[in-house]
Amino acid sequence: MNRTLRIGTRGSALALAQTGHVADQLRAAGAEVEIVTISTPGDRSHAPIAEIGIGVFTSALRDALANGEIDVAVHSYKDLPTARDPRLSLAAVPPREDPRDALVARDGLTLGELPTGARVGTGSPRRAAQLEALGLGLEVVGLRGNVDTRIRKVTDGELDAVVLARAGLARLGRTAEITETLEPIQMLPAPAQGALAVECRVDDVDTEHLLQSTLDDSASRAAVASERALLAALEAGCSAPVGALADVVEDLSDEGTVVLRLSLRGVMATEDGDLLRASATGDLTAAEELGRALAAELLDLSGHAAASPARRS
Ligand SMILES: NCc1[nH]cc(CCC(=O)O)c1CC(=O)O
Repeated sequence: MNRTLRIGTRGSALALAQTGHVADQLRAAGAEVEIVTISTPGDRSHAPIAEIGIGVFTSALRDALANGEIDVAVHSYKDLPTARDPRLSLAAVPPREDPRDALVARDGLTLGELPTGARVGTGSPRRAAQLEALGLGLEVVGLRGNVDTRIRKVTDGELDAVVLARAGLARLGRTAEITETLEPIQMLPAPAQGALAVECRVDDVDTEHLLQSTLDDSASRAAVASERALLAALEAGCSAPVGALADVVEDLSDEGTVVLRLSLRGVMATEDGDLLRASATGDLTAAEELGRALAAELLDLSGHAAASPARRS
C-alpha cells in the first residue's frame, strides 16, 4: 500500500501524544502517515461532560473519517459511545496502559492522609461516587479541563487533590506528579480506561488489515470488550455511574494446560450514593457475554430490573 495514511486526532496534548505513538508504530511497520488535527465541539465547550454528552469528543473525528477527510481515527476508548458506528471498523485496540486512576495531591499526600474536608476535584460522577463512599469526609468538587489545567488547581492551592486517569499522565510523561495510584478495590476505573480505539472506514480493508496486524492486542481487546458490554447493558437499564475492570488471568484447563481467562469487576452507584459491587470470571473468547452477565447481576442487586430510559453519567 503506497498511499499516505491521514491519521486524525483531537488537538489536546493527550490526544496528540497518543496519536503520535500510533503513528510511530505504523511508520516502523513501513507505512507513510500524516497527522491531521480535528477540532471537536467538546474541546471548545466548558460545560460539564455529563451535560454535553459522551460523544462530544469523538463524533467530529468519526464524521471526518466517514467522509474521507482522514483514513484513521485514534480515540481514547473510554470516550467512545457504546453504540457501534456502522460506517466504521474498530480495526485495532493497542496494548492497554495501566487502567487505574491516580491521585495528584498537595504535599505528596495519599487519599488516606488527606484531612477531613479536603477538596478533591473530579468531573466524573463515577469517581465522585467512589470517593464519597470511602467515608473520609472529602469534599468532592466538580472540575473540567485538560490534564494541565486540572493539576494546576492543586499547584495553585485551589484544590487539595485531583483524580485523573494514570494512563493520561503516563502518555504525557507526568507520572512523577502522582502521589498515589488508586487500587481498583477502592476506585474502579471507567470501562476501557487506558485503552485506545483505532478506527478506519468499514470498506477500507487494506487499512483495516494494516492497523490490525500492526497495532492490535487481542488480550486488551477482550478485556475492554467485556467492560464495555457491561456498560452498554447498564446504560439500557439505569443512569448510574459505572466502573469496570477486566484482568486477563492465567487458569488451568481440565487437561492441565494454561488457559487465559477474564476476571471482571464492576461497580455501580445507587441514587442514594451506595455502591453495588460484583465480579465474575469467564472465557477470553466470550468477553461480551461476561460483561452482560455481570451487568444483569448489578441490575438485580439494584432492583432496577425494569429498564428506564438511558442517560449517561
Ligand atoms: N475523559 C477524558 C479522558 N479521556 C481519556 C483520558 C485518559 C486516558 C485514558 O483513559 O485512556 C481522559 C482524562 C482522564 O480521565 O483523566
